[in-house]
Amino acid sequence: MDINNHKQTDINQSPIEKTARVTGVRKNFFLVSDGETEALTTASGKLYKQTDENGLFPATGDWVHLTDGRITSVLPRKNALSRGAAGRQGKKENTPVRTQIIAANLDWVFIVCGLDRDFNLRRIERYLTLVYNCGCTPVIILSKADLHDSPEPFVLEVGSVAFGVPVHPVSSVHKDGIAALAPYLGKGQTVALLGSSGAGKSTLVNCLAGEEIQATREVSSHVGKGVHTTTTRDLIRLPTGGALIDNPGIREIAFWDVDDGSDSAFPEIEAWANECRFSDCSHSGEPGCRVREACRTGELDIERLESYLKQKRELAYLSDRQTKSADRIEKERWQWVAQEMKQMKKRGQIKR
Ligand SMILES: Nc1nc2c(ncn2[C@@H]2O[C@H](COP(=O)(O)OP(=O)(O)OP(=O)(O)O)[C@@H](O)[C@H]2O)c(=O)[nH]1
Ligand SMILES: [Zn+2]
Repeated sequence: MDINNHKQTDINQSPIEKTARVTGVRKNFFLVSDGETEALTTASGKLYKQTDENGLFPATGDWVHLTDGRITSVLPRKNALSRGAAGRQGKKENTPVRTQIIAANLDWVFIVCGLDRDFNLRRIERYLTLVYNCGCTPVIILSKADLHDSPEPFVLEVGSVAFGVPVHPVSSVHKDGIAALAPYLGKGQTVALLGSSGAGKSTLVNCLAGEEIQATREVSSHVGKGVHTTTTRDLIRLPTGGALIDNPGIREIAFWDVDDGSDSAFPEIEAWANECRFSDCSHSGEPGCRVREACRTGELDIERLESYLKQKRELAYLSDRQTKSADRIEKERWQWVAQEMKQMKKRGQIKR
Protein backbone atom coordinates (compact mmCIF):
# COMPACT_ATOMS: atom_id res chain seq x y z
CA MET A 1 0.00 0.00 0.00
CA ASP A 2 1.30 3.42 -0.86
CA ILE A 3 1.25 5.67 2.13
CA ASN A 4 0.86 8.77 -0.02
CA ASN A 5 -2.10 7.41 -1.88
CA HIS A 6 -4.77 9.26 0.04
CA LYS A 7 -7.88 11.01 -1.15
CA GLN A 8 -8.27 14.67 -0.49
CA THR A 9 -11.82 15.84 -0.97
CA ASP A 10 -13.31 19.27 -1.38
CA ILE A 11 -11.43 21.70 0.86
CA ASN A 12 -14.31 23.84 2.02
CA GLN A 13 -17.17 21.41 2.51
CA SER A 14 -16.32 17.79 2.83
CA PRO A 15 -14.20 16.24 5.54
CA ILE A 16 -10.60 15.50 4.64
CA GLU A 17 -10.11 11.78 4.19
CA LYS A 18 -6.68 10.17 4.41
CA THR A 19 -5.00 6.83 4.82
CA ALA A 20 -2.14 6.72 7.30
CA ARG A 21 -0.10 4.26 9.32
CA VAL A 22 -0.03 4.01 13.09
CA THR A 23 3.57 4.50 14.26
CA GLY A 24 2.94 4.46 18.00
CA VAL A 25 0.19 3.90 20.56
CA ARG A 26 0.07 5.65 23.93
CA LYS A 27 -3.03 4.57 25.84
CA ASN A 28 -5.85 6.22 23.89
CA PHE A 29 -3.63 8.36 21.69
CA PHE A 30 -2.17 7.30 18.39
CA LEU A 31 0.78 8.55 16.48
CA VAL A 32 -0.04 8.42 12.77
CA SER A 33 2.03 9.14 9.70
CA ASP A 34 0.87 9.74 6.13
CA GLY A 35 4.42 9.44 4.86
CA GLU A 36 5.05 13.17 5.05
CA THR A 37 3.87 14.34 8.42
CA GLU A 38 3.37 12.64 11.73
CA ALA A 39 0.68 13.65 14.21
CA LEU A 40 -0.73 12.55 17.53
CA THR A 41 -4.45 11.90 17.27
CA THR A 42 -7.41 10.10 18.79
CA ALA A 43 -9.89 7.58 17.42
CA SER A 44 -13.63 7.92 16.96
CA GLY A 45 -15.71 6.73 19.91
CA LYS A 46 -16.93 3.57 18.23
CA LEU A 47 -13.38 2.22 18.02
CA TYR A 48 -12.85 2.59 21.76
CA LYS A 49 -15.92 0.46 22.39
CA GLN A 50 -14.57 -2.48 20.38
CA THR A 51 -12.58 -4.08 23.10
CA ASP A 52 -13.08 -7.77 22.30
CA GLU A 53 -10.24 -9.64 20.66
CA ASN A 54 -11.78 -9.31 17.21
CA GLY A 55 -12.48 -5.61 17.44
CA LEU A 56 -9.86 -3.72 15.55
CA PHE A 57 -8.50 -1.25 18.04
CA PRO A 58 -5.65 0.60 16.30
CA ALA A 59 -2.21 -0.93 16.94
CA THR A 60 1.28 0.00 15.81
CA GLY A 61 1.66 -0.95 12.16
CA ASP A 62 -2.04 -0.68 11.38
CA TRP A 63 -3.23 1.19 8.31
CA VAL A 64 -6.05 3.48 9.31
CA HIS A 65 -8.57 5.76 7.75
CA LEU A 66 -8.47 9.34 9.01
CA THR A 67 -11.38 11.72 8.76
CA ASP A 68 -10.34 15.28 9.53
CA GLY A 69 -7.23 13.89 11.19
CA ARG A 70 -9.04 11.46 13.48
CA ILE A 71 -8.99 7.68 13.15
CA THR A 72 -12.39 6.50 11.97
CA SER A 73 -11.57 2.94 10.90
CA VAL A 74 -8.79 0.37 10.85
CA LEU A 75 -8.07 -1.31 7.54
CA PRO A 76 -8.12 -5.13 7.55
CA ARG A 77 -4.89 -6.58 8.95
CA LYS A 78 -2.64 -8.91 7.00
CA ASN A 79 -1.46 -10.39 10.31
CA ALA A 80 -0.73 -9.27 13.84
CA LEU A 81 1.69 -10.24 16.53
CA SER A 82 -0.18 -10.62 19.79
CA ARG A 83 0.28 -11.84 23.31
CA GLY A 84 -1.90 -12.38 26.35
CA ALA A 85 -2.07 -9.32 28.55
CA ALA A 86 1.02 -9.09 30.74
CA GLY A 87 0.62 -10.13 34.34
CA ARG A 88 -1.92 -12.87 33.76
CA GLN A 89 0.26 -15.35 35.63
CA GLY A 90 -0.86 -16.02 39.16
CA LYS A 91 -4.39 -14.89 38.43
CA LYS A 92 -7.37 -17.14 38.96
CA GLU A 93 -7.80 -20.13 36.66
CA ASN A 94 -10.91 -18.82 35.01
CA THR A 95 -9.69 -15.39 34.05
CA PRO A 96 -9.92 -15.30 30.27
CA VAL A 97 -6.71 -14.43 28.49
CA ARG A 98 -7.04 -11.14 26.67
CA THR A 99 -4.97 -10.56 23.60
CA GLN A 100 -2.87 -7.55 23.21
CA ILE A 101 -1.77 -6.66 19.72
CA ILE A 102 1.92 -5.84 19.72
CA ALA A 103 2.32 -5.03 16.03
CA ALA A 104 0.25 -5.35 12.87
CA ASN A 105 0.94 -5.95 9.19
CA LEU A 106 4.35 -7.57 9.38
CA ASP A 107 6.42 -8.99 6.58
CA TRP A 108 8.94 -10.56 8.96
CA VAL A 109 9.44 -11.09 12.66
CA PHE A 110 13.05 -11.07 13.81
CA ILE A 111 13.54 -13.42 16.74
CA VAL A 112 16.62 -11.92 18.37
CA CYS A 113 18.69 -14.24 20.52
CA GLY A 114 22.06 -13.30 21.98
CA LEU A 115 25.01 -15.66 21.68
CA ASP A 116 25.67 -15.24 25.40
CA ARG A 117 23.64 -16.45 28.36
CA ASP A 118 20.54 -15.55 26.37
CA PHE A 119 21.12 -18.48 23.99
CA ASN A 120 18.40 -21.05 24.55
CA LEU A 121 16.99 -23.41 21.92
CA ARG A 122 13.79 -24.05 23.87
CA ARG A 123 13.07 -20.37 24.04
CA ILE A 124 13.65 -20.04 20.30
CA GLU A 125 11.09 -22.82 19.79
CA ARG A 126 8.59 -20.91 21.93
CA TYR A 127 9.12 -17.75 19.95
CA LEU A 128 8.74 -19.67 16.70
CA THR A 129 5.42 -21.10 17.84
CA LEU A 130 4.18 -17.67 18.81
CA VAL A 131 5.23 -16.19 15.47
CA TYR A 132 3.62 -19.01 13.48
CA ASN A 133 0.44 -18.80 15.56
CA CYS A 134 0.19 -15.14 14.64
CA GLY A 135 0.48 -15.93 10.94
CA CYS A 136 3.85 -14.20 10.65
CA THR A 137 7.14 -15.27 9.05
CA PRO A 138 10.11 -15.71 11.40
CA VAL A 139 13.77 -14.91 10.82
CA ILE A 140 16.26 -15.83 13.56
CA ILE A 141 18.94 -13.28 14.42
CA LEU A 142 21.80 -14.54 16.57
CA SER A 143 23.17 -11.32 18.05
CA LYS A 144 26.52 -10.69 19.75
CA ALA A 145 28.27 -13.02 17.29
CA ASP A 146 31.52 -11.20 18.11
CA LEU A 147 31.65 -13.07 21.42
CA HIS A 148 32.76 -16.20 19.58
CA ASP A 149 35.48 -17.07 17.09
CA SER A 150 32.87 -18.67 14.89
CA PRO A 151 29.08 -18.53 15.28
CA GLU A 152 28.70 -21.52 12.92
CA PRO A 153 28.06 -24.19 15.61
CA PHE A 154 25.20 -22.04 16.97
CA VAL A 155 23.76 -21.55 13.50
CA LEU A 156 23.76 -25.31 12.97
CA GLU A 157 22.22 -25.96 16.37
CA VAL A 158 19.43 -23.46 15.74
CA GLY A 159 18.93 -24.90 12.26
CA SER A 160 18.17 -28.27 13.86
CA VAL A 161 15.15 -26.88 15.71
CA ALA A 162 14.05 -24.25 13.19
CA PHE A 163 13.62 -26.08 9.92
CA GLY A 164 13.67 -23.84 6.91
CA VAL A 165 13.88 -20.64 8.95
CA PRO A 166 16.71 -18.28 7.92
CA VAL A 167 19.33 -17.88 10.68
CA HIS A 168 21.67 -14.88 10.65
CA PRO A 169 24.54 -14.34 13.09
CA VAL A 170 25.24 -10.62 13.51
CA SER A 171 27.31 -8.29 15.60
CA SER A 172 25.68 -4.89 16.02
CA VAL A 173 28.81 -3.63 17.73
CA HIS A 174 31.17 -4.57 14.90
CA LYS A 175 28.48 -4.24 12.21
CA ASP A 176 29.20 -7.79 11.05
CA GLY A 177 26.50 -9.74 9.25
CA ILE A 178 24.20 -6.71 9.07
CA ALA A 179 24.31 -6.57 5.26
CA ALA A 180 22.70 -10.03 5.12
CA LEU A 181 19.55 -8.52 6.65
CA ALA A 182 19.02 -6.14 3.70
CA PRO A 183 16.53 -8.43 1.88
CA TYR A 184 14.12 -8.06 4.81
CA LEU A 185 14.41 -4.32 5.14
CA GLY A 186 13.70 -2.98 1.67
CA LYS A 187 11.07 -0.48 0.62
CA GLY A 188 7.58 -1.26 1.89
CA GLN A 189 8.69 -4.06 4.24
CA THR A 190 7.88 -4.08 7.93
CA VAL A 191 9.77 -6.06 10.55
CA ALA A 192 9.00 -6.52 14.23
CA LEU A 193 11.63 -7.47 16.81
CA LEU A 194 11.02 -10.12 19.43
CA GLY A 195 13.48 -11.24 22.04
CA SER A 196 14.26 -11.36 25.73
CA SER A 197 15.52 -8.43 27.67
CA GLY A 198 19.20 -7.92 26.97
CA ALA A 199 19.13 -9.93 23.73
CA GLY A 200 20.50 -6.92 21.88
CA LYS A 201 17.36 -5.57 20.20
CA SER A 202 17.95 -1.88 20.90
CA THR A 203 21.58 -2.10 19.81
CA LEU A 204 20.45 -3.78 16.58
CA VAL A 205 17.78 -1.13 15.98
CA ASN A 206 20.41 1.61 16.43
CA CYS A 207 22.71 -0.19 14.05
CA LEU A 208 19.99 -0.56 11.39
CA ALA A 209 18.58 2.93 11.83
CA GLY A 210 22.08 4.33 11.46
CA GLU A 211 21.63 6.91 14.19
CA GLU A 212 21.02 7.12 17.90
CA ILE A 213 17.58 5.74 18.55
CA GLN A 214 16.49 8.50 20.88
CA ALA A 215 16.84 10.92 17.98
CA THR A 216 14.99 8.51 15.72
CA ARG A 217 12.24 7.93 18.21
CA GLU A 218 11.32 11.26 19.67
CA VAL A 219 8.54 13.10 17.96
CA SER A 220 6.97 16.38 18.83
CA SER A 221 3.29 16.33 18.04
CA HIS A 222 0.15 18.21 18.84
CA VAL A 223 -3.33 17.01 19.67
CA GLY A 224 -6.22 19.20 18.63
CA LYS A 225 -5.38 22.86 19.10
CA GLY A 226 -2.04 23.73 20.48
CA VAL A 227 -1.36 20.93 22.95
CA HIS A 228 2.22 19.92 22.24
CA THR A 229 3.73 16.77 23.59
CA THR A 230 6.83 14.76 22.97
CA THR A 231 6.25 11.11 22.52
CA THR A 232 8.18 8.17 21.16
CA ARG A 233 7.35 6.13 18.14
CA ASP A 234 7.46 2.36 17.95
CA LEU A 235 7.63 2.20 14.17
CA ILE A 236 10.97 3.41 12.92
CA ARG A 237 11.64 4.12 9.28
CA LEU A 238 14.98 2.83 8.05
CA PRO A 239 17.31 4.38 5.50
CA THR A 240 16.82 1.20 3.43
CA GLY A 241 13.12 2.05 2.95
CA GLY A 242 11.72 -0.54 5.34
CA ALA A 243 10.26 -0.06 8.78
CA LEU A 244 11.10 -1.63 12.14
CA ILE A 245 8.67 -2.10 15.00
CA ASP A 246 10.32 -2.42 18.39
CA ASN A 247 7.98 -2.29 21.37
CA PRO A 248 9.37 -2.43 24.85
CA GLY A 249 8.30 -5.20 27.16
CA ILE A 250 7.66 -8.12 24.84
CA ARG A 251 8.77 -10.47 27.55
CA GLU A 252 5.77 -12.21 28.92
CA ILE A 253 4.51 -14.41 26.19
CA ALA A 254 1.29 -16.34 26.19
CA PHE A 255 -0.05 -18.36 23.32
CA TRP A 256 -3.38 -17.05 22.20
CA ASP A 257 -3.96 -18.40 18.74
CA VAL A 258 -4.28 -22.03 19.59
CA ASP A 259 -4.51 -23.62 16.17
CA ASP A 260 -1.60 -25.78 17.12
CA GLY A 261 1.40 -23.83 16.00
CA SER A 262 3.60 -26.60 17.36
CA ASP A 263 2.99 -28.28 13.98
CA SER A 264 5.33 -25.74 12.51
CA ALA A 265 7.99 -25.75 15.19
CA PHE A 266 8.16 -29.56 15.57
CA PRO A 267 7.45 -31.01 12.11
CA GLU A 268 9.47 -34.21 12.59
CA ILE A 269 7.62 -35.04 15.85
CA GLU A 270 4.28 -34.42 14.15
CA ALA A 271 5.33 -36.74 11.34
CA TRP A 272 6.26 -39.54 13.77
CA ALA A 273 3.06 -38.92 15.77
CA ASN A 274 1.10 -39.80 12.63
CA GLU A 275 2.72 -43.24 12.75
CA CYS A 276 1.75 -43.97 16.37
CA ARG A 277 -0.62 -46.92 16.80
CA PHE A 278 -3.31 -44.81 18.49
CA SER A 279 -4.44 -41.66 16.74
CA ASP A 280 -4.84 -39.87 20.09
CA CYS A 281 -1.46 -41.09 21.41
CA SER A 282 -0.10 -38.80 24.10
CA HIS A 283 3.44 -40.18 23.55
CA SER A 284 3.76 -40.86 27.26
CA GLY A 285 4.18 -44.63 27.21
CA GLU A 286 1.40 -46.09 25.05
CA PRO A 287 2.29 -49.23 23.08
CA GLY A 288 3.26 -48.67 19.47
CA CYS A 289 4.35 -45.08 20.07
CA ARG A 290 6.60 -44.06 17.18
CA VAL A 291 7.64 -40.84 18.94
CA ARG A 292 9.02 -42.72 21.97
CA GLU A 293 10.71 -45.14 19.61
CA ALA A 294 12.47 -42.19 17.96
CA CYS A 295 13.81 -41.27 21.39
CA ARG A 296 15.08 -44.81 21.97
CA THR A 297 16.83 -45.00 18.59
CA GLY A 298 18.42 -41.61 19.16
CA GLU A 299 16.56 -39.99 16.23
CA LEU A 300 14.89 -37.61 18.68
CA ASP A 301 16.39 -35.75 21.61
CA ILE A 302 14.34 -36.36 24.79
CA GLU A 303 14.64 -32.68 25.75
CA ARG A 304 13.08 -31.68 22.47
CA LEU A 305 10.19 -34.10 23.06
CA GLU A 306 9.66 -32.65 26.54
CA SER A 307 9.62 -29.17 25.09
CA TYR A 308 7.02 -30.29 22.52
CA LEU A 309 4.80 -31.93 25.15
CA LYS A 310 5.04 -28.90 27.42
CA GLN A 311 3.95 -26.64 24.61
CA LYS A 312 1.04 -28.99 23.81
CA ARG A 313 -0.12 -28.77 27.43
CA GLU A 314 0.16 -25.01 27.40
CA LEU A 315 -1.85 -24.72 24.20
CA ALA A 316 -4.53 -27.09 25.51
CA TYR A 317 -4.81 -25.03 28.69
CA LEU A 318 -5.19 -21.79 26.80
CA SER A 319 -7.68 -23.31 24.41
CA ASP A 320 -9.73 -24.33 27.42
CA ARG A 321 -9.56 -20.83 28.85
CA GLN A 322 -10.60 -19.37 25.53
CA THR A 323 -13.66 -21.62 25.41
CA LYS A 324 -14.59 -20.60 28.93
CA SER A 325 -14.37 -16.98 28.01
CA ALA A 326 -16.50 -17.54 24.88
CA ASP A 327 -19.12 -19.31 27.03
CA ARG A 328 -19.17 -16.41 29.42
CA ILE A 329 -19.61 -13.90 26.62
CA GLU A 330 -22.55 -15.94 25.28
CA LYS A 331 -24.10 -16.11 28.77
CA GLU A 332 -23.81 -12.36 29.24
CA ARG A 333 -25.38 -11.78 25.85
CA TRP A 334 -28.45 -13.82 26.82
CA GLN A 335 -28.67 -12.11 30.19
CA TRP A 336 -28.76 -8.82 28.35
CA VAL A 337 -31.46 -10.05 25.93
CA ALA A 338 -33.58 -11.26 28.87
CA GLN A 339 -33.21 -7.91 30.63
CA GLU A 340 -34.14 -5.98 27.50
CA MET A 341 -37.24 -8.15 27.04
CA LYS A 342 -38.28 -7.44 30.61
CA GLN A 343 -37.92 -3.70 30.07
CA MET A 344 -39.86 -3.82 26.83
CA LYS A 345 -42.65 -5.77 28.52
CA LYS A 346 -42.78 -3.14 31.25
CA ARG A 347 -43.08 -0.40 28.66
CA GLY A 348 -45.79 -2.41 26.95
CA GLN A 349 -43.74 -2.72 23.81
CA ILE A 350 -44.26 -6.46 23.80
CA LYS A 351 -47.20 -8.42 25.18
CA ARG A 352 -45.58 -11.49 26.72
N1 LIG B 1 29.39 -7.97 22.39
C1 LIG B 1 28.23 -7.49 21.98
N2 LIG B 1 27.37 -6.98 22.86
C2 LIG B 1 26.19 -6.51 22.42
C3 LIG B 1 25.82 -6.55 21.06
N3 LIG B 1 24.59 -6.04 20.93
C4 LIG B 1 24.19 -5.69 22.17
N4 LIG B 1 25.15 -5.96 23.07
C5 LIG B 1 25.11 -5.70 24.52
O1 LIG B 1 24.07 -6.42 25.13
C6 LIG B 1 23.45 -5.66 26.15
C7 LIG B 1 21.95 -5.58 25.92
O2 LIG B 1 21.72 -4.97 24.67
P1 LIG B 1 20.35 -4.19 24.33
O3 LIG B 1 20.43 -3.78 22.91
O4 LIG B 1 20.10 -3.13 25.33
O5 LIG B 1 19.30 -5.35 24.54
P2 LIG B 1 17.70 -5.28 24.38
O6 LIG B 1 17.29 -6.56 23.75
O7 LIG B 1 17.31 -4.04 23.70
O8 LIG B 1 17.24 -5.27 25.89
P3 LIG B 1 15.88 -4.64 26.49
O9 LIG B 1 15.91 -3.20 26.18
O10 LIG B 1 16.01 -4.93 27.95
O11 LIG B 1 14.76 -5.38 25.86
C8 LIG B 1 24.12 -4.30 26.12
O12 LIG B 1 25.08 -4.28 27.16
C9 LIG B 1 24.78 -4.26 24.78
O13 LIG B 1 25.93 -3.46 24.77
C10 LIG B 1 26.77 -7.09 20.12
O14 LIG B 1 26.57 -7.16 18.91
N5 LIG B 1 27.95 -7.54 20.65
ZN1 LIG C 1 2.94 -41.68 20.36
